[in-house]
Amino acid sequence: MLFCRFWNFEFVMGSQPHVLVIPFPAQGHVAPLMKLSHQIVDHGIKVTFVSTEFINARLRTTMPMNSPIRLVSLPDGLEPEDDQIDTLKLINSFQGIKPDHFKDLIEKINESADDRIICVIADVIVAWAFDVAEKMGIQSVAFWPAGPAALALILHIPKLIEDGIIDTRGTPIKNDLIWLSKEIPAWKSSEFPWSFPGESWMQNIFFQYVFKMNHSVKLCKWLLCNSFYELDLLALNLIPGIIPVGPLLSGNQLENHIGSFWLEDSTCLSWLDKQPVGSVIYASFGSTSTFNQQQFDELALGLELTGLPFLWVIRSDIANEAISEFLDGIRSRITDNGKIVGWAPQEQVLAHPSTACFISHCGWNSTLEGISMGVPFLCWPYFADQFQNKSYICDFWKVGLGLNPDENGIITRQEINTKIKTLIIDDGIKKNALKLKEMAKKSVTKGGSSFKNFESFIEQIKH
Ligand SMILES: O=c1ccn([C@@H]2O[C@H](COP(=O)(O)OP(=O)(O)O[C@H]3O[C@H](CO)[C@@H](O)[C@H](O)[C@H]3O)[C@@H](O)[C@H]2O)c(=O)[nH]1
Repeated sequence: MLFCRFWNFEFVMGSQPHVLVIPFPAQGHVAPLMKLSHQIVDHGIKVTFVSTEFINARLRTTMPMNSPIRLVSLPDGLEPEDDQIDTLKLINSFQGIKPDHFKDLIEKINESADDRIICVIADVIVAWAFDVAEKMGIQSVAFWPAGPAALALILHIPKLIEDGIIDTRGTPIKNDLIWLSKEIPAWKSSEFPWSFPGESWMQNIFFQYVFKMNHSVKLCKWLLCNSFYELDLLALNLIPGIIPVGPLLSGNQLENHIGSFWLEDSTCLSWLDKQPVGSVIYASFGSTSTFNQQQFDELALGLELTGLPFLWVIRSDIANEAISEFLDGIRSRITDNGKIVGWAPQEQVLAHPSTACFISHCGWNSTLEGISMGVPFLCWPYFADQFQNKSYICDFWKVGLGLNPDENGIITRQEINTKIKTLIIDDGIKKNALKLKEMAKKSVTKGGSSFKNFESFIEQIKH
């Protein structure tokens, strides 16, 4: 049977407008689309969130029972796993999804005249969703979860191939710096948004996805992104018709469990309450970054060297046996000075008065969340758009400092210690961070640029 999970779906009668939202199956993509979905629901529109079976199962474990978002899954052929999230498996399973299943889902919902889908909102990477919507005569909305500069470069791929800068697999042929505009940070050819250093299989898969985004952007009626004009007007200006509606934040929505794959350990909030104001180093590296043992050791020892309290997120899927043993050793030493959790309520941690700085991999969601809370960054990017986000943070917005790994990706404990100490006493960086925080807040407050964009978008899809 095609729709093995459709029985989970309640077809509620009523004349409420109804949209289907479909993310790419990765945490950094699901979370912002879930936040967007909540905002849409708040405007009286019904939202059905369509994900793979695996992601659907994860979301059901972390979302409250009374969530206004309906979850529906498409078959992905994966067995549910405990706490292990294998990114490659997720991406492969997504390639196995049949667009016909999505089409059948829409047809099934549309059987009820009062429940018809008014539009499909899809991650711009999910190219087939735009084909299906177009064939069915349904208007579509593309959503880009990362920074506008990365999207501008991706939409430039055909020209990069034509100019012989990259080959058709996305591999750089020339080592030039790419300037899409002289006013925004240049791209290094080793740091394109589809770059996964040392993991060419990942790069190949990802490049094929992003290459198809040019097609999606042509088919969609609206192109939304998680940014705001005041943050990055110059990059936004490079993308015709883009509508920034960010920063998308959980805010007060539903105890903040907005689209997490892991359960949040909220004990870190009471721990933060006990720390002095502006004293805590928060270290968190998103949903996919991994460490080797040496990187891990240096970070742990660097944090210890600072003598400052720290809160460190170590996901269960990166704590292998060797790391677990090391962690036990650290835990017994750090006692009250540090706390390690598997997954934190990140927005609340960043907003907490005790938090002084954020050691981050510079994923776009973490970048926007740190900016929205006015927290200075210590940047440790790993792959994809994170390098460019680091350039923005350190050189363009000047709200952080970068770490400099050696050729093996190792950052020494001494560098970590010194940079943290420099960062937390840098008044210029703190001032810039607070200025951006104010701008971010203004943009989503009544009358602000993203607020108006979102309201206008909602009005348009309703009519
Ligand atoms: O303990 C934690 C750690 C993270 N988060 C949340 O998880 C999300 C992580 O997103 P992001 O910071 O963007 O990191 P990734 O999960 O690594 O995101 C992927 O997707 C992003 C958007 O496309 C890209 O910018 C990144 O490079 C890519 O790795 C954020 O909303 C965080 O608030 C938590 O809630 N608790």
